[in-house]
Amino acid sequence: MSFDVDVVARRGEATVGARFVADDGLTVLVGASGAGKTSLLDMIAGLLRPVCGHVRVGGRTLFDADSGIDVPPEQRRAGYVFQDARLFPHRRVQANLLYGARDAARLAEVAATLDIAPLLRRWPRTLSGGEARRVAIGRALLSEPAFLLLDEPLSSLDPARREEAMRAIERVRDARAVPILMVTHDAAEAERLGDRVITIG
Ligand SMILES: Nc1ncnc2c1ncn2[C@@H]1O[C@H](COP(=O)(O)OP(=O)(O)OP(=O)(O)O)[C@@H](O)[C@H]1O
Repeated sequence: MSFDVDVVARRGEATVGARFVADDGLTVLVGASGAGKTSLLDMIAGLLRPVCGHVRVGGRTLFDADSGIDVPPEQRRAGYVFQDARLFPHRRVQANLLYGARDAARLAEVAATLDIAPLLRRWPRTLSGGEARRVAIGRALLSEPAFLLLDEPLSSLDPARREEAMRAIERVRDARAVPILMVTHDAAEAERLGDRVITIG
């Protein structure tokens, strides 16, 4: 089982949470705006502490309220791609990709998979939204994560960029190297990319 999650957290006035198990491949998470999708990714990454429950990924317990386990975020090895790409503006694309990389020798391979090889010398501010997202996914992959969390990686892209980004995610998915949890609002995207769809809220 790749993801085994059963969590609840409080966010201001709201209580958010989810319970699901998911196998390898790409699991899509859908739910209304405010349902708690980002909060759920934050709990899996270790950025938001659940009030109860557990988080297990690939058989490893990352959080368990009953036994007091709470692995710190940097030891969870999540490749988290946030809604905004959050590249370092003062580093070129290549330096962004290599930030936190565990195996720099994989740079060319990852850049080819995501079709970003021509962008390596560019500054983040010169990238389109789709290019920046692909670089953010590449940076996450080069950190050799145990799992990938993608928060709406395709939102607000025009159709051409969306198609490019979708193909890049398909290639990562089909390589089967890491389980992926991806949030989307788009039913067609969920259908095309997801091995399964989980609805929360
Ligand atoms: N820092 C915060 N303080 C208080 N409430 C918060 C905070 N962050 C989120 N919330 C609330 O928690 C709930 C879940 O938010 P979250 O961002 O996880 O939802 P979401 O499903 O990802 O939404 P969207 O699809 O709009 O991105 C919402 O009701 C939101 O208003």
